[in-house]
Amino acid sequence: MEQFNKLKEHYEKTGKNINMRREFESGNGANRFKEFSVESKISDQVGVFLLDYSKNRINHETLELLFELARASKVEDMRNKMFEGAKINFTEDRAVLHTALRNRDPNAVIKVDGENVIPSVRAVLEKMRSFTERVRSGQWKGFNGKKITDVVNIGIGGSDLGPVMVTQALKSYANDKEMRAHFVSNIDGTHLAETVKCLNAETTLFIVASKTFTTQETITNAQSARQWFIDQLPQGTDQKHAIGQHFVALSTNETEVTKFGILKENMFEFWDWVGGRYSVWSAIGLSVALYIGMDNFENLLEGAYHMDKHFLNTPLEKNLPVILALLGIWYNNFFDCQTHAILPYDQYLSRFPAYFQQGDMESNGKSVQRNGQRVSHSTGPIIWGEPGTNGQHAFYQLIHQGQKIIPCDFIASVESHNPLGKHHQILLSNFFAQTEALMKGKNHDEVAAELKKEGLSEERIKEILPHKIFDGNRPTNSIMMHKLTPHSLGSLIALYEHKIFVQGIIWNINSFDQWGVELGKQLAKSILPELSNNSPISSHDSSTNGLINFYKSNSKL
Ligand SMILES: O=P(O)(O)OC[C@H]1O[C@H](O)[C@H](O)[C@@H](O)[C@@H]1O
Repeated sequence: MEQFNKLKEHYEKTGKNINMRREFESGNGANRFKEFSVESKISDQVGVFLLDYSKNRINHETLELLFELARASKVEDMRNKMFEGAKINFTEDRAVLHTALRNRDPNAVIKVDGENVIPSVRAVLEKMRSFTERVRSGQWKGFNGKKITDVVNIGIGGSDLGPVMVTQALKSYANDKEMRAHFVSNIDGTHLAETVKCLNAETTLFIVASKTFTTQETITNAQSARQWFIDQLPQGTDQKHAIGQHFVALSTNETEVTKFGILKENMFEFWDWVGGRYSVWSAIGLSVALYIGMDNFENLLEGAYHMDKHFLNTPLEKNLPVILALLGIWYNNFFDCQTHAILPYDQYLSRFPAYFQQGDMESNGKSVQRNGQRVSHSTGPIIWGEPGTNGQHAFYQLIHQGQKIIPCDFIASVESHNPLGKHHQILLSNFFAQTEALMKGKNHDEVAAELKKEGLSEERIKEILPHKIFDGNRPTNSIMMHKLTPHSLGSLIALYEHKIFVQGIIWNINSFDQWGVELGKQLAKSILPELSNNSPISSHDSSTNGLINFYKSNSKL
């Protein structure tokens, strides 16, 4: 594409030589923050989001060319198509309508195959509300009349990561004395065994969350959970009735749900146009609603809705997801950066990077263009991260002085739910200091002066000086919001979802399928029966045979 070539030229001529510190110290440096930041009021309830992207290796020309690229890639057109319900996930012949799940417009009409999906979306939300209220108030009772105090969500991938991340993020809106949320995802029996260890069957509700209801891990975990539950029942208990009180399902597959033994009325429905990694807004959010209440869950939806409106209605130059996407492309495709770190300075957001590992890597980890040809450019980055300040004491060394450029997003709130004396100011001082340090670095002369001041000998200075130099010029975005609330979290998640969308459009890939997870699943299915006895096998390559035969000859099969 012509715009890619223009950017390449700009990168070679100017871009790769941009030094941020020089830019900040130049005549126009004082304006740099103003020119390269956006303060956007998302809504009254969400408040303002500040995106400071001035600590990036960009100038005005870079941005102009990047916005040109977005326009030429028809980002706006594709965005509108997604919101309208066009089947942009063409490899699965599906619409992509997680935005319909959180649409709060009372008059909204969004059609898939000629049918307005909004009434069914709202009916499920109503069902979730009524169920949530009954469970939380104690009106819904366990098999022997006790109130539910623990919910266990059994799911994996998109049917796990969203609820895990959001319940963690909004913990301050929950009351753990009344209701606790647990999550079982791994097929490793340890996950279920360790979770149920301290649970009481009388007061535990299991939520089996699976879009397809055929996922091996989830169905096996759910079967074992049901067995555990049955084993706890006092003799003479009506099992069917007890299971009805303690097992509900979140799925698109009614046939499989009822086959499992969950009553139809205990199934919360969603639809094939909700991608797994975008499903926290659907019935998949039931564990969230049970934990923090339906009002808070709907506030999360509303927050996302307001970010959707921002994405839809704001010119590209001020559009937060678009800006984040374009900066990502700048590093991914021109600086050849392989990874991108998400670093929330907020303990509540500790699972946010893991959540967007699936959100981003399952969406944009693709090598084939929409027209079926292989891509010739790099696509989705490796996403990783941990909350600050923990990361600072672990992997920031490499971000500061390693040989790789790692673009980072720093995320923080002005106000903390738990200010505890000076904790929040200390946290924020680190948040501010890190991006400054990464941008500025510390040059030869600065290190030399420091060491001299410490009174070190010339010889010692010579020896250690090179190790203490920071090159700087390491790119970061800073995202600040007022406080982490259901509203602002909803907006923050939607911000990243739309960033991923924009990048996928520019890379011309389908961000909404996930064929890459299938091959491993297929092979595991064919290996499973081979593990049932200890006779050696030879049906695979020598490595796989060797591994399987090692297991067989050493296990008690
Ligand atoms: O919700 P389920 O149908 O059980 O799917 C759970 C997960 O499994 C699959 O392997 C996909 O890669 C994920 O996108 C999905 O979220």
